[in-house]
Amino acid sequence: MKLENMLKAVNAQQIIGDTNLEVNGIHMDSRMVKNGFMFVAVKGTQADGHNYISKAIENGATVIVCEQLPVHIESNVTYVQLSDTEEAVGKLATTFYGDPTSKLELVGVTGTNGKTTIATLLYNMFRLFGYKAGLISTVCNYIDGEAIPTDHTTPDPITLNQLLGRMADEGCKYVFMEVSSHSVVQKRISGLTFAGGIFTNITRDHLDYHKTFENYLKAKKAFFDNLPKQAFALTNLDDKNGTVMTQNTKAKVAAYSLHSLCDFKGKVLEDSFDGMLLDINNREVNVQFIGRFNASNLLAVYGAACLLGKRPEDILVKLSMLRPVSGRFDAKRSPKGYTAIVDYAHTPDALVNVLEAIHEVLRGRGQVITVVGAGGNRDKGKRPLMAKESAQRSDKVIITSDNPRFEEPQDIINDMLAGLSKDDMKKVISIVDRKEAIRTACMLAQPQDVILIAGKGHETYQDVKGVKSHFDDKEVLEEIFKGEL
Ligand SMILES: CC(=O)N[C@H]1[C@@H](OP(=O)(O)OP(=O)(O)OC[C@H]2O[C@@H](n3ccc(=O)[nH]c3=O)[C@H](O)[C@@H]2O)O[C@H](CO)[C@@H](O)[C@@H]1O[C@H](C)C(=O)N[C@@H](C)C(=O)N[C@H](CCC(=O)O)C(=O)O
Ligand SMILES: Nc1ncnc2c1ncn2[C@@H]1O[C@H](COP(=O)(O)OP(=O)(O)OP(=O)(O)O)[C@@H](O)[C@H]1O
Ligand SMILES: N[C@H](CCC[C@H](N)C(=O)O)C(=O)O
Ligand SMILES: [Mg+2]
Repeated sequence: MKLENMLKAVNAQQIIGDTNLEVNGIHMDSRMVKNGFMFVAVKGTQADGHNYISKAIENGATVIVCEQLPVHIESNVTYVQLSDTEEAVGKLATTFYGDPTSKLELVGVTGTNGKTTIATLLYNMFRLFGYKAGLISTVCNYIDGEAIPTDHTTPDPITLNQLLGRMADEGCKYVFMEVSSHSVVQKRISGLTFAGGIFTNITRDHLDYHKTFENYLKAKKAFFDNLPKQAFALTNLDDKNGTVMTQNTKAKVAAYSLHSLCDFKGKVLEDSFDGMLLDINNREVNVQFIGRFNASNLLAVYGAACLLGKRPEDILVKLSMLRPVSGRFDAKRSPKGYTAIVDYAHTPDALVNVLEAIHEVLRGRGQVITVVGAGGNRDKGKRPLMAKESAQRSDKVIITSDNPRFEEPQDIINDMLAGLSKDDMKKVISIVDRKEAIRTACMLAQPQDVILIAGKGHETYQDVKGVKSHFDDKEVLEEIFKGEL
């Protein structure tokens, strides 16, 4: 694409060099730059992209977009100076990849918990409706049926726009994506036009990054503040910040709730370990999901599908066909007769929700054994709370490792144990080795009991000191179940 056409997307303060040249690619990482590329220098949390301008030119960059011009100007390179490169990179990338969101309907989901679930269920539902669809999520990205592995919830702006560009080229009509708070602050979504935004809930998480809850809330809210007026903003009235989220948006506001009268009102009529019977806007539907929080997620899915123009009766048929997302309340019955649930709950709030959902269905007919750890190099404040909430809602707790990353596993466990009272401690043991911890839980479990294995859900690795070794909670369980036969 011609540079002069790309530059229409941004407000350049100064341009040095030729703008009538062909740009072959765009990147914000000098190491990924190839011949004829545009390199956008962005100030990050660890490094400053401006320090890599000469590296990018060595790798073939012919256009440099920056906030400060380097001292030495190369004669065969075009320099574009502007005030905010972090904001510009998304706009330039989306222009380069053919403005994909003008060709498809993009719906973003934000909130502390439930993003992957809602985005994935919408993607599955719209494929059931017969559309080509895309998904951008923590677990995996999909261009219709094609899986593209990911290591972010919301990818960097280059990867994101490249994906959206391919989705548009391959005829996807709808794309559902998770919008993490990091991606809003880092403007990874800059330049995209959303057809709708969905808010799930907000509780503490990521305070290592945002520092205060207010900043975290502002990050989520900024997503709604910036939605266009043609879009919908679907919020959860059951969250105490639900109305705050959409109070300054230009978009059409709609709401869902399990308690208050609103556009999309639901109620749990019956529940078991096989599923729930829900009432949604006075129509009954059987779903294959467990737990009130999933009833809330399904209401968001229902609401978004209505706002995208689908008929309520058709949506309910599809809703009843949907299955849980991998590693989200993934329940399996063991040969010994207990139930083991693998779930991605990795915040205090998610643990409360998932344990209460288990108790609602178990109704005291068995014990609950929880295996849980907390990630290293992430919000330390959540650790004691995760242990406390687990202990208060379980008969036994085994505290173990999640992804220790660059921390000592035992230090993380100690941070968790610090949240427990003397009484709580009586039902808690700690085992650093996660496999051993799961084995112990299975050995302790009696028929009718429920084991919750929390924190890693779909993950297929354990990250220890920067090395990701294969580890899969579900595989460990399968191996143990085989031994029980
Ligand atoms: C803290 C954080 O979010 N960091 C993200 C951020 O990186 P950064 O600002 O630290 O980048 P940096 O290392 O300071 O480098 C600055 C610039 O110099 C460039 N550079 C750097 C080195 C070099 O040799 N050449 C070069 O050009 C970099 O490409 C970058 O453009 O921008 C990068 C590109 O978008 C992200 O990949 C990176 O994610 C890191 C790896 C990360 O772990 N992020 C997590 C916390 C995250 O984003 N999580 C959220 C939410 C998860 C959830 O759902 O709960 C997510 O959306 O995944
Ligand atoms: N609506 C909800 N309210 C509270 N907890 C939920 C809700 N939906 C799911 N959970 C819990 O949170 C866990 C994570 O769910 P999910 O992966 O859908 O969230 P997410 O927002 O995508 O998380 P992440 O920020 O890690 O990407 C689930 O395993 C479940 O325990
Ligand atoms: N996207 C979240 C997931 C945490 C999952 C948990 N298994 C961990 O590694 O801490 C994060 O990066 O904080
Ligand atoms: Mg997610």
